[in-house]
Amino acid sequence: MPLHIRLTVLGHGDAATGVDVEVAAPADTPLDAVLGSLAATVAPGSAAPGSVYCEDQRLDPRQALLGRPPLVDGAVLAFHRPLEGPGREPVPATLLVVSGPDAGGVHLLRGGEARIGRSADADIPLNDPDVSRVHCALALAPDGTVTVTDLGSTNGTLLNGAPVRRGPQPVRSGSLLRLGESVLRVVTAGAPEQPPPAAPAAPAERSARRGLTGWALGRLGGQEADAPQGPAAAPPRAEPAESRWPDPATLLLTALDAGPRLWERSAAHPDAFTVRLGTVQQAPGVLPPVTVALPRAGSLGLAGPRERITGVARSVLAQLAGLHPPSALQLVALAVDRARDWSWLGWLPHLRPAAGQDCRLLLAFDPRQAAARARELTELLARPHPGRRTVVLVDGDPGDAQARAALTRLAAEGPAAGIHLLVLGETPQPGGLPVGQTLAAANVAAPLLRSCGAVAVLSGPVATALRLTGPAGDAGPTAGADAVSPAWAERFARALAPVGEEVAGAPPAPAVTALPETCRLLDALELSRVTPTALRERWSRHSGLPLVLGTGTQGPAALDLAEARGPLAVDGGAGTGRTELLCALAASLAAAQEPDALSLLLVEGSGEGLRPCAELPHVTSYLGATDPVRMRAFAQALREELKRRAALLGEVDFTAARRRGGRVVALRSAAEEGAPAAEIGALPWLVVLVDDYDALTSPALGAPGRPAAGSVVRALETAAREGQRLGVRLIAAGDVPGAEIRVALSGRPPGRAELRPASGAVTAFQAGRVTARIPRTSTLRPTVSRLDWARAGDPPARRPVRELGNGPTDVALLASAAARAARTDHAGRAATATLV
Ligand SMILES: Nc1ncnc2c1ncn2[C@@H]1O[C@H](COP(=O)(O)OP(=O)(O)OP(=O)(O)O)[C@@H](O)[C@H]1O
Repeated sequence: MPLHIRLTVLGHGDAATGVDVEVAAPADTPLDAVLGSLAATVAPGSAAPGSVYCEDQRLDPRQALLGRPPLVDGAVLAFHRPLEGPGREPVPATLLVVSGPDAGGVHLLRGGEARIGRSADADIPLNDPDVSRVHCALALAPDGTVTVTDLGSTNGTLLNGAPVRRGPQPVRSGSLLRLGESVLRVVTAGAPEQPPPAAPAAPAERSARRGLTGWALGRLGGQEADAPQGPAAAPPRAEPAESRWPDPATLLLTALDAGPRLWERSAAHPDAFTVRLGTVQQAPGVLPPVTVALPRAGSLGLAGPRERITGVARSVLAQLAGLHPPSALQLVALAVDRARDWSWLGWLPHLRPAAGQDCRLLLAFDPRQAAARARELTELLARPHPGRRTVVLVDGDPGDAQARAALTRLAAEGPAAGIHLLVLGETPQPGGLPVGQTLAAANVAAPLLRSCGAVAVLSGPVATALRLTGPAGDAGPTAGADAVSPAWAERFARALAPVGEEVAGAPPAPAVTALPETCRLLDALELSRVTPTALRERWSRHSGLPLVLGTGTQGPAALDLAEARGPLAVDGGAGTGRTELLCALAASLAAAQEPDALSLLLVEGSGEGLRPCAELPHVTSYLGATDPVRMRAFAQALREELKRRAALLGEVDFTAARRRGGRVVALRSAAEEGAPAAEIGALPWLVVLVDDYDALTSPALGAPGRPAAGSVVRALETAAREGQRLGVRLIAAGDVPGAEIRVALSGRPPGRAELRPASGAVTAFQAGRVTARIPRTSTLRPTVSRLDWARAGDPPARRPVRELGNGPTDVALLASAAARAARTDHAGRAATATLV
């Protein structure tokens, strides 16, 4: 399968205007192969650059492979000169902004004095309205001691609750500094109770902000907010309540280092889906967090001026994404015309459509996308994902009446199905309103707030004070809200973009990707070049009946038909791809077992759709629905075959016997431990494929096979009922009785389907094709395209697949290779008897 990675390329000239691109290429393509296209995409007409860097590391384009570190999803490439990196030396001290309106900053102190203040000229700028332009200074002495001095600030500086005077005061590791509404924690590497910084790190100097963050600030048009730096020091040891809900700075470090806390919360975790909104300044040195448990609250609202509520929403979404794996959390954003504020979410793996949604990312920045997301969420109400919750950001009106109605329904019924809304209620004033008035104004702007079990209201003179209201909110004192900047969010989300679930200790799973628009079955089978040798190798490997149906979001969609306890039914309307899927299933089975070990019977209810598979050497009978005499003979032969099997096997279950007894020979004594094996004859698996069953049960008036269709149906019913134990399986398009596994084709695009086993999770997949003549090279050429975040919620671009009018189909290639493989395999062995 080709690999898709998203990169940001900083080209010539102004490094602040990077271009996000998507590269599709076969795995392990060297950067060299796409460098020219990358340059031309960033600046039309320009050639491949002489030197290329990934952040501060120079790359050799012939050696650096796409998809391998550092060229992973979310990486930033710079042409001609490196981006300034964090440096490699250990850092003596770190300053973490752990709470407040501009939280999340991680500043690495290397020595000398660092001035903190609201001014853009401060060494550590803090976007907090209650902080003075130049507020206080931290000094790091050569012996590692840290001191703080207040520089005449209006609101003063508190060190562990006590006012800091003008003269320098020593700061012990772990101390909390309070400036305005911001709380900062100082961590020194030398302090015995602190773990050493994990390095590499950057100095807290203005020049350091020319790195990714400086660039990110420029492109986001954000204020000169606090600049997160990293990867960096280990987080400080905190109070239990604080560490239970990590502060934004600790969260950023966790994401940058893929630390042990990353994705620590599955659905069963006691703190799953509980988010921290801010902290209460209580006793000196203690910061009790204010939290909301989404499962209890249902939905969460944020009310207040836009700048403040978007900052808190970023912090809430980052916590959810940092602590919960994509297998436990799906994120969706409905923010019409607000791509600029929320496109950073697109880097998070939690927004990839893992349940077959027809879009590139679960984002909605226009009314059409909002309508599509609302439809998908409404469908989820009826069929919730077991063990996975969905959090939906709702920012503004969706711009579509049906989407509006769907959101109202989701607010009421969603929580019971694991769907929680995060509703932004924007008030017009920049602040200064009391809690009640802020809430009233927000309710007018966002009526959905009324359905939220908890609403965090940001009020006070500069709207940094947070109060929880609503039945499920932890009623408590006014807290300082935790908000993070757009640059912080961008850095955080990029750090998670390439992370696979196994990093966090979960069972290994390939990265979740969107479903492709088409899938070549032979690629999904890893038989891109189908040769007799490759087939013989596969045949020797398999014992059951492994079926590969196509490509899912996490690799091939597959099941073992040997394990199935009833027929497999393929449902879908005309033209959805049922016949093609049956052909793919026949091909998939033929690739799994040699003809001696598996017989396929193809039965047409109407038409001749299965004919391309008749060439497979496994096919012992191909029955059209036009000749009553042949149809009756077939029904009779199938019934007799069932009887023969029952007589041969006696009490023995075919499945168990075959597992013990090799490829084609069943053993009477299979169930008896240690008993001598008794050979009872050649008995291959028998799989009957029917297209379609409904046309046989109610044949069209005047259909030539009509008089005999009933006898075929009765024989098939017997096979479905009694064949199970006898090594007989039935696969049919249509409503076959007793179906245990269902495949539902939606047909949008053709071959798009869901696998629905009787028990277990539903898997969305794109069915594999075998009868088309697809130029195989078309999937192998690397392509580079500009990423337009506003369009990320659209269905993936469907390039019409050019089908060549000549040349063999994949099923023909497979049939020819299988025939040659069987012939070679057979030298010296008796030919198999034709069963039916
Ligand atoms: N897996 C697939 N990938 C891409 N295209 C497909 C796929 N399956 C089917 N198609 C396209 O859809 C068309 C209809 O497919 P198919 O004949 O299998 O549908 P059907 O459900 O059997 O419909 P009908 O019963 O009307 O024949 C095919 O001609 C093919 O172009």
